[in-house]
Order: sequence, then C-alpha cells, then structure tokens
Amino acid sequence: MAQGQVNQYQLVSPQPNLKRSSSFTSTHAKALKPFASGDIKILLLENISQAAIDILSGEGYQVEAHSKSLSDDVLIEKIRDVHCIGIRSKTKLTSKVLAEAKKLLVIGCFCIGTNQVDLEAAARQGISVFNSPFSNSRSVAELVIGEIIFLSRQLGDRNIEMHQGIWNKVSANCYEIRGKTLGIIGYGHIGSQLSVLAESMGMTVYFYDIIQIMPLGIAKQVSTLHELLERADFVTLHVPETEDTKNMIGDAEISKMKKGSYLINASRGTVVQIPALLKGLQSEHLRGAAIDVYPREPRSNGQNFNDELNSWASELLKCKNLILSPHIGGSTEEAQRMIGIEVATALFKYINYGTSIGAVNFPEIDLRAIQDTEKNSIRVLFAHQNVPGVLKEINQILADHNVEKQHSDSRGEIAYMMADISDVNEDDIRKIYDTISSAKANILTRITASQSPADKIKIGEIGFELVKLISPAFLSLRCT
Ligand SMILES: NC(=O)c1ccc[n+]([C@@H]2O[C@H](COP(=O)([O-])OP(=O)(O)OC[C@H]3O[C@@H](n4cnc5c(N)ncnc54)[C@H](O)[C@@H]3O)[C@@H](O)[C@H]2O)c1
Ligand SMILES: O=C(O)[C@H](O)COP(=O)(O)O
Repeated sequence: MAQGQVNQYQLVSPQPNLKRSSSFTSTHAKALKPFASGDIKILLLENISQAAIDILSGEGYQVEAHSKSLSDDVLIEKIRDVHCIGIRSKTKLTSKVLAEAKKLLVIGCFCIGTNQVDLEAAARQGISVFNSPFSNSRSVAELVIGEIIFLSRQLGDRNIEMHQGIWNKVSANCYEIRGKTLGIIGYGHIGSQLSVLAESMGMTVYFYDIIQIMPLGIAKQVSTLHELLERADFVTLHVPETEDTKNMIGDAEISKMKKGSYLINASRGTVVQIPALLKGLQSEHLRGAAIDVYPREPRSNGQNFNDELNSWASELLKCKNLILSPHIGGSTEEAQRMIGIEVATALFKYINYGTSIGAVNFPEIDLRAIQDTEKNSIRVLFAHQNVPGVLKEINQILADHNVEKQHSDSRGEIAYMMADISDVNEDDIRKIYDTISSAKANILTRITASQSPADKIKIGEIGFELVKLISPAFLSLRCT
C-alpha cells in the first residue's frame, strides 16, 4: 500500500441480481475483497468543481475527471470499472447503463435534479444516489430576477442590435417590474428564494404548488395552475421533472396566460412544449420568454445547439424578446464550489462509513462515531431486500458478537442495516461477511471501519488495526 493512503478496508459481496464474473462469485472467499482507499476509483464527468476533486483525491481515491459528458458507449465502458461516478444534469444513468456498473457503490449528482438517474434501478442494485438539494438555488433565483428585468426592458434584443451596430432607442412596450405580478410554479428552494427577491423589488407574488406551503413575505398560494396563469404578468417554472410536470405548459396553458405576459423556464426542458411556446411568441400573445433548459441539450460546449433542438430551432431563433441561455441557472463559481464540497463529502462518508444521510433513493441511516473503547471494531453495511425475517436472520449471526450499535431502515423495496461490532478477529470478519452476504435477501454487504470522530488519522489507525487482523493472503486480493 502506498504511503499516505488511508488504510480503509471494504469487503464487498456479490450482488445477486447482477452477473459478476465467475472468479468473483464462485466462492465467498474469492468475493471477499479487502481494499484500501487508493483502490477506490472515482469517475467525475461534466466539469465538476475542483473542490470535489480535491476532497476525493484527499481521501486517497483514484479520481478521473472529464470536462464533458460521455457517449453511451464510452460511459458503459468506463462505468464498469468504477466504484463511484459523479455527474451533473447531462449524463443519463439509465437501467441499461447501470446494469453494466458491477462495481458501482454510489452515484453523486453534483446538481439539484436527479431525473437523469434511474433511481429505482440504482437502489435495486444497492447503489445509493446523492445530490445537492439547494447549493445552487440562489444562483437560479438571481438569474431569473435578471431575466424578468431583461424581458421587461427588451434588453436582449437591444443588446443584439447594438452588437450589429444598430441604435434603436425605444420605450414602447418596455416596463418597470415594480407593481407587476410574478407567478411561480413550484415553491421549493428556488421558487421561495425568488419570491423574496421579487417582493423586495416591488412585485406581487402568487405561487402554485402541489403541496400546501407557508408563503414567505406576503406571497399568496393559489389552488390551481390556471388561476396562477391568469393572474401573472410573468410566469416562472421551478418544478422537478416528473411524470406530472412533463409537458405541463402547452397550448392550453399559454392561452390561459395574460396577453402580453412573459414565460420563464429554468426548470427542465420537458416541462414546456416548445412548439406551443413558439406559437405564443409568434402570435404575440406572449411578449417574451427566457429559456435555460431544453428537451435535448448538447453534451459539451462548442456543440451545435440548433441540431439538438431539431425542427423548430430555426423558427425559435427568429423570435423577438426571447432570451436563450445554455442551462446556466446553477452555473456560478459559488454554487459549483458549494455543490462540489457537499456532494463529495456525502460520497466519501458513504464509501468510507456507509453513511447514507441525504441519499435520494436509499434508506437514510448513520451511527454515532466509534468510541475509544470500541477496539478492533468493524462496521457491517447490509443493503437488502425489504422482506420479512431478514433482521432476525442477521441478528442471529451478530448475536455471537459485541454489537456496539445498530440501525436499520427501509425505503420502498430496499432496506439498509448498519452495525458496529467490536472485538472481532480475522475469522470473525470472514464468518460475519460470509453468512450475511449469503442471506437470501442480500443485495450488497460491505465491511468497513467504523466512523471515527471525523478525523482521518484516527480512521487510518482503525484501518491499521484491521490490517493486523486480515491475513496477507486477504490483502493481496484487491479490487479487480
Ligand atoms: N436551470 C438550472 O440550472 C437549474 C438549477 C437548479 C435546479 N433546476 C431545476 O429546478 C427544479 C426545482 O428546483 P428546487 O431546488 O426549487 O426544487 P424543490 O424540490 O426544492 O422544489 C420543487 C417544488 O416543486 C413542487 N412541485 C412538484 N411537482 C409539482 C407540480 N406538478 N406542480 C406544482 N408544483 C410541483 C414541489 O412540491 C416543490 O415545492 C429542479 O428539480 C431542477 O430540475 C434547474
Ligand atoms: O439540476 C440542477 O441543479 C441544474 O439543472 C443544474 O445542472 P448542471 O449542474 O448540469 O448545470
């Protein structure tokens, strides 16, 4: 083991739903794979912040970072070999791609949206998924405020004209935003921040959400989407992509909007039907629109966005007072750094200690840190099918040992148990691992060091205790 690496050992059991290579699955002994932090491979795509790379490299992992997303073929090739993948909104982790991810333990979405990942398929394979639920909310809210002013003053068009050398000083159909009504669809992290900013600029705010939410400031919740559309001068969308929000805004909704109103979409490209938007702008029913997200988006910078938008792209580009931006709502230095730190921290805590707090598809559990009194301690992490009798079976195995602490929870079809066991020797580790990982309901069994008081040197020491427990033969079985 290279000097400076954290001595972290993880014994990863085969996942019954996946076809592991025969050498991996033939015997439990062969499946038992102690490995160090330096064996953990992390693939980061889509220009994830240096802050994340620093944290993950600092943990001793092998980090491969790419500035763009990968084609499906290359993604499948690469995902086969990694324990963790970090993505943003472009990379689609479908069940087909995940089926190839035999070693994958965890996915980090370095953004808010998680619609690009098949969350259920991931959970079924024992792969937990983390995101950053609010680190870019402020950036999106500020962008939308800017767009409201830009649209109201036709600033986008004046800017294009000036770049073409055209002086066109107009006040017709240019307005202050003070006293106008903002309609927010989706009053979550972004929608509610926006509400406060808009009110501070003299706007009246109404919002529509599927759940009852306490309004901030003097904003008012309305009970139907149509009511919101009829009231607002500006309609802005801040909903996640779900079955309900797909095609949420079409011809019928745009015709309900006030004549001369504006539409803003910085949520997901599937929420607004572009042909309907086009019709609204061409007929001048809408006085303008700002769009940050598209049904299909290019994979990397420099790619032609027209090709991606297909048939209606050229018509859209002819529209007046239409601001198009390349999905930059959350793209600020501040947001990317905060997201990098937040998600990378969740990833290493999951990899090292199994902590699943904040996971979006997995039961969320953690245990208090290991105490000095807990000598030669291991943490057993057991993701399993949520069926009756499993814990009884597992606790019969653990009953022979000193269980310092234990926590178990379920989420849908998946359950997850974490237990810290002290005073174990090499035979105990092997036996615990073999018996738990061969339980019928097993999805993924891991054995790792317990969490020390957030102190890497201490974790190293715990790992070092395990080095002494695990035979050299075990140590030579490394990640393949
Ligand atoms: N353009 C960007 O760069 C960018 C950046 C961040 C987030 N986003 C998108 O914005 C979305 C919202 O972000 P957030 O942090 O505010 O999410 P959030 O989960 O905090 O809030 C979403 C709100 O939408 C509501 N909602 C869900 N379905 C609805 C429906 N059918 N009708 C009305 N309301 C509904 C929810 O109840 C919730 O209050 C994200 O899911 C993401 O897709 C885009
Ligand atoms: O879901 C999000 O946070 C936004 O859509 C931003 O996505 P991005 O990180 O790909 O810019």
